[in-house]
Amino acid sequence: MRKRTGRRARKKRRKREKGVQTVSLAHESQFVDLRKWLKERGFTSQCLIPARFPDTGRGLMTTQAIKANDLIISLPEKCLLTTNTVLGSYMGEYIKRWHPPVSPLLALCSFLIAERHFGDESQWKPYIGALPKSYTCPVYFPSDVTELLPAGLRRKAEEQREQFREFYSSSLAFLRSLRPLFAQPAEEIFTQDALRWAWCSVNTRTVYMEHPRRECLSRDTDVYALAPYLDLLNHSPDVQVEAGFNKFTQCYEIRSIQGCPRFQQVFICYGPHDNQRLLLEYGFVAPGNPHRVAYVDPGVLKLCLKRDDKQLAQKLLFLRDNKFLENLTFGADGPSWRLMTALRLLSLKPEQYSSWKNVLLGAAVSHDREEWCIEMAHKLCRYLTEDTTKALEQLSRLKQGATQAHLEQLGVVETLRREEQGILGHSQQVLHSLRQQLLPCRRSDTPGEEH
Ligand SMILES: C[S@@+](CC[C@H](N)C(=O)[O-])C[C@H]1O[C@@H](n2cnc3c(N)ncnc32)[C@H](O)[C@@H]1O
Repeated sequence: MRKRTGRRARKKRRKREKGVQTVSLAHESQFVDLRKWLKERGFTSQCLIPARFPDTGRGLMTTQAIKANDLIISLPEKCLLTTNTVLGSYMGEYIKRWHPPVSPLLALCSFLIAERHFGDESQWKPYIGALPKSYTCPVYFPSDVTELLPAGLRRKAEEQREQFREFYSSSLAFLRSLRPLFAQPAEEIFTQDALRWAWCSVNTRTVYMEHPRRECLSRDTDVYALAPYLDLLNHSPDVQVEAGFNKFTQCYEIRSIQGCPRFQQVFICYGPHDNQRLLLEYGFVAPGNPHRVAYVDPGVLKLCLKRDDKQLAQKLLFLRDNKFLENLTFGADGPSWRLMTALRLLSLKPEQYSSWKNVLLGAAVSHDREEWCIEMAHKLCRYLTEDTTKALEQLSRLKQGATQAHLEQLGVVETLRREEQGILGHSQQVLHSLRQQLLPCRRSDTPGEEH
């Protein structure tokens, strides 16, 4: 095809490209204020600037090349917001007096909400002002978005909502005890929405930092630190960093293992998480994630199995007791070893049943059982593909007339479903070639046999 080179075409192309460019946010007042505030607390960063990236949204870009083993960022303790900060503040006395003791999580959430409420009067205003106003974690999803999630994740999302509801109702009495600190009724400040925002701020942005146990706080582990500016670093599964609080420098430090070229986004790694976990815990999905998988939920497995196997219930029980009903997946290489092993056990005929232990250890059964497993994996893959297609169709219907917040939530679910569609498509091809490899043997030595 001939390339269009006219003035209008060039202008159009530039406009199109502009939409997908990295934009520096360093001049925006929220970041100017944040950097000034951090400087007063001993932190300066010459080379990391906030920017909006076309693929990941807000993050940090380096203006100088970072070499392997260089420090990416070193944030003085004074800049960190931890339970020490809260206990040393106007809220400390209320926490120390309260019984049963408040959890470290609730202490941090209450402080964030109070500081947000104080607005211009807050010492933490520049930090609070730079926090997201809302999140795309499932606890924010309305039911029509939750319903579009794959079965297992939908259940976990519902559990997360329940866990949050429980957190809110069990926190109400303490939150109301903070009434003397405000001119307004505490109920109007510590609303369910405010707690959800604070809960997601802590869950998606804190770095790991151990604190000694204190009598005035509950026994829940206290490993949180909110780290202004540093918490603008996005996740990439492909990078390696060393992170932790350095007792000698009294700074929270992140060191790059591989380095990062100039004018690129600097990433850290939140952990070797698959996309469902990233969505559940952080509200995003990483396209091309090497840990991406599509899960086979036990409910889907049961649905696809034939009911005429009299030992099915017993086999499912064995699988459950040996923890083989969890983490059954299709991944970048096709069906996982665990999935195929579970299917091998399910494929056993009554006379082969005594070998179930060896099967769970990885032993092959017989040629015709292997064929049965591949057919069953195919069936599961087709079922999940259809489920994904239906969800994507429903998703595009919901997108029409959706609000901005709704669109963002749908966008995250769409990325997850599209990634899983890719995995399942590839798995179908892998299964097809496995089936082809078995065919010549089948013709020569195994008569066709149904379960
Ligand atoms: C520690 S914050 C990182 C900074 C964040 N992007 C911001 O604007 O404040 C973690 C959140 O950033 C987003 N995030 C992190 N890595 C991402 C990525 N690779 N792609 C898209 N969003 C990402 C998610 O919303 C996640 O909950």
